[in-house]
Amino acid sequence: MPFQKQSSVLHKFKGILYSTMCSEELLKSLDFFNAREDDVFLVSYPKSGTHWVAEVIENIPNVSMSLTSPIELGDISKFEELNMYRKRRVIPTHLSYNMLPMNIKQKQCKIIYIVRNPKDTAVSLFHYYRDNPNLPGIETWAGFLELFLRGDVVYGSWFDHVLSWEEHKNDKNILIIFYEEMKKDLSKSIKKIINFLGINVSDSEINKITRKTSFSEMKNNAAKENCDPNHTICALTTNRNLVFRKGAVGDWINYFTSKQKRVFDELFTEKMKHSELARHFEDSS
Ligand SMILES: Nc1ncnc2c1ncn2[C@@H]1O[C@H](COP(=O)(O)OS(=O)(=O)O)[C@@H](OP(=O)(O)O)[C@H]1O
Repeated sequence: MPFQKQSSVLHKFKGILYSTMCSEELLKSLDFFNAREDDVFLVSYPKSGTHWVAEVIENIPNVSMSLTSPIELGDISKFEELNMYRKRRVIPTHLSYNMLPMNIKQKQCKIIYIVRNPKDTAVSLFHYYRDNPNLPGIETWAGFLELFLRGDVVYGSWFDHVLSWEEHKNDKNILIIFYEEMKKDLSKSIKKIINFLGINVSDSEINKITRKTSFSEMKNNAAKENCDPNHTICALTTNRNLVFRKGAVGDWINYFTSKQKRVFDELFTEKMKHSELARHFEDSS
């Protein structure tokens, strides 16, 4: 059923586009955010696998952690809501390093930064824009790709976002996880996450988490009518059926023309010329 798209659902703050869910008032007040030393932040550029890593953490047995709603969502009263959590908080956000509240940096909170091949990220975001009534209307893939390359999409340029985090890749409180590595060997990535969080989990439990966080399992759970409100996907999004689309590496090949690939690759080479993270995408791009 076609839906009516709203016309002005995005606004700019410090040169970056945000949806109205992430108000100017909230963005201005981020530096008053009160972090706890044991908070864990799940950070990513949109469509990079936030829900996936959140689900991994949610499935760690006997762990006293609660996934919260994203810090940049909604109005400032969300901060008060976050104060109510008693357990160790796991807080998702799509903010770039520069926009992250100072308090989180000062307290050296643990941060998991998830990165995904930018071509697949662009395709995933294209679908999200097209199907999400809370984002502006998009006519064509070609038109969207131009916006993506200019950084005229929510949370700005993929390149700037990733580079802002790459500068801190050696900080001991930051773990960088790649979507493609999760696809290749999920158990290995789960072990990395668990070690980073300082939690002991047996191999058989890791196998269980691996099974429960497969794409098909997560997609089927999200499609259920009566979604458990304590479940990751319900906590993170009201549009849960839009999140699980294909869950694949290399789907970009079905969208990019050879000219679009060349333009993309040229920009990638220029922007990422000093980036070590860029090497991780050689196999998938
Ligand atoms: N378990 C699992 N396995 C593989 N892939 C998965 C999984 N869970 C989520 N996904 C895919 O991640 C994409 C959504 O990313 P995010 O969760 O970061 O989206 S959001 O920005 O928070 O809305 C989106 O990618 P696309 O399918 O390419 O659109 C999801 O399908």
